[in-house]
Amino acid sequence: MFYVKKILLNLNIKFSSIYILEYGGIREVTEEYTNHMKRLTEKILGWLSEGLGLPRVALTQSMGGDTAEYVLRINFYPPTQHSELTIGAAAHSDMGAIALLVPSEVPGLQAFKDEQWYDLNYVNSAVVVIIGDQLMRMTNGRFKNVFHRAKTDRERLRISWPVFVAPRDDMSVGPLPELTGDENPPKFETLIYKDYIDQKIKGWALEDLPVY
Ligand SMILES: O=C(O)CCC(=O)C(=O)O
Ligand SMILES: [Fe+2]
Repeated sequence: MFYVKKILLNLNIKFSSIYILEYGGIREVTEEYTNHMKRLTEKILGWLSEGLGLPRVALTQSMGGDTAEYVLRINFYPPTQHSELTIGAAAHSDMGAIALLVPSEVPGLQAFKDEQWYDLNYVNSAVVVIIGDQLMRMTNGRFKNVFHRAKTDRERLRISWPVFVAPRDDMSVGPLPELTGDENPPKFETLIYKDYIDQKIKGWALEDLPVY
């Protein structure tokens, strides 16, 4: 377990420092970017809550309100000659609740639906919204997590900037009582978020360890 976490940490540090060296000013840019993403996340969670017939603040609050964690990851995919054989980010669903991603103009992100992979087209100024495991668990499956992966490009460097929103590690997360009942029993166990992460990582075989 520790070993896996260490690999993930090292990769993030390595890629982030390349970015800092190349572009500088990372703190200001990151803070501003994350602030915008936080506002947008709360708006989107508000719309999703209303779509479920819940008060606008329901999903944000179920994630701990202002204690929810926002993590910006910078994925750095160097060009690879044999891009068809090189996986950038292996197929996975995100562990947290929701992720917002400003897509790179270098294509590569794919989503799995109806037993096949679809390329996500780049749309200038669009934001990709990825439903993660916790939003699926909280809504008792009304919103589904999405399996996705990223390919590398043959010639161009690809960088992506997802912001992940997740409950605090010690929060209990499970189907909201408002969304369950006799007709609709809970489909997921309520778990402390950290225990959920540990369980999920333990289930990964080393050979299909996601590269992120
Ligand atoms: O690079 C991308 O487009 C997706 C990255 C991703 O799925 C992730 O970091 O969880
Ligand atoms: Fe992801």
